[in-house]
Amino acid sequence: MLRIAVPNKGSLSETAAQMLWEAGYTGRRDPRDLHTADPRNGVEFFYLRPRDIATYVGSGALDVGITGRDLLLDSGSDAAEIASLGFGDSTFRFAGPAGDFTELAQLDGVRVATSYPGLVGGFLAGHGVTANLVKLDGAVESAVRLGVADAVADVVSTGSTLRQAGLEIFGPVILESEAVLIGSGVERPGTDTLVRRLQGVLVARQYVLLDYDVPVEHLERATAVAPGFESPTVSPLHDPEWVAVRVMVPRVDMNHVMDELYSLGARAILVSAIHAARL
Ligand SMILES: Nc1ncnc2c1ncn2[C@@H]1O[C@H](COP(=O)(O)OP(=O)(O)OP(=O)(O)O)[C@@H](O)[C@H]1O
Ligand SMILES: O=P(O)(O)OC[C@H]1O[C@H](OP(=O)(O)OP(=O)(O)O)[C@H](O)[C@@H]1O
Ligand SMILES: [Mg+2]
Repeated sequence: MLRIAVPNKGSLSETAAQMLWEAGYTGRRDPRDLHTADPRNGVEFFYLRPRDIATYVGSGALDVGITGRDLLLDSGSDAAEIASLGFGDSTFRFAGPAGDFTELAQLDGVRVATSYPGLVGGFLAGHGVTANLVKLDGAVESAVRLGVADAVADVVSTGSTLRQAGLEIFGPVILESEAVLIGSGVERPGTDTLVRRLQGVLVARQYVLLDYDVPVEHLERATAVAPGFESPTVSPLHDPEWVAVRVMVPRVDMNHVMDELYSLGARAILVSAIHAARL
């Protein structure tokens, strides 16, 4: 059985569980369960702290896992990214009291609070800066106000936590992070199926199916507007001057594409949701 690590708590846990469920796996029923088997799909789930998942996978104790790219890099584990999962996006940034810092070099000899010392230490070393890292478990934005650090390095999503603490972002982006599927490097049977299923969920979330009828003379221009994944499906209609076209379109572009197709002469433009996919 493929042994899969899943976040038990925190920002990534709910979406990770939802994605696995949409991919056809049976997850835990009780949110306090630490382990559950899904023999029908040949997998076992282990519910762990997202920060620890790279350690379990990197050591080979578990085969694959879902965690954040920032947590993977911070861990220094041998685990590697297999696929990105399209959620849990965040940016890792330096911040300090408004006006105090403008560039990275100013962190030399300064106290920087973070919960990600591996990630931040590696980044600073790569840029030739020697700061004194203050390791905290969370809520690092309070460290400056409370006097234990001069600056912080932390996850930024909306930026509202920083603003509330009177801090401003400065310096280069440390990392663009998102939820990722990681593996130990040794590919285990069943990993391919898991990856394809998760990618199917992403496609179903990110794309819609678009059907429309268009006069043959405008077909080339219409398929240029929405070229689809590989090539649009074109079917004859009873009227030989018209054809029916089916194509996948990114959900975010859907209305824009419908407007353009309509103005090209396409009619009966219909959008339907994709419930599952294997591409
Ligand atoms: N506000 C946020 N928005 C998006 N992603 C976030 C946010 N906070 C943390 N993450 C991502 O979630 C992962 C950290 O999850 P984790 O569960 O360890 O921390 P958490 O969500 O802060 O939970 P807690 O601090 O309660 O333990 C990282 O990959 C991080 O980039
Ligand atoms: O940019 P924002 O949208 O404000 O989000 C970023 C904040 O969210 C996370 O904190 P969390 O609530 O997980 O608390 P923690 O710092 O104790 O982990 C993260 O550590 C930042 O503090
Ligand atoms: Mg947190």
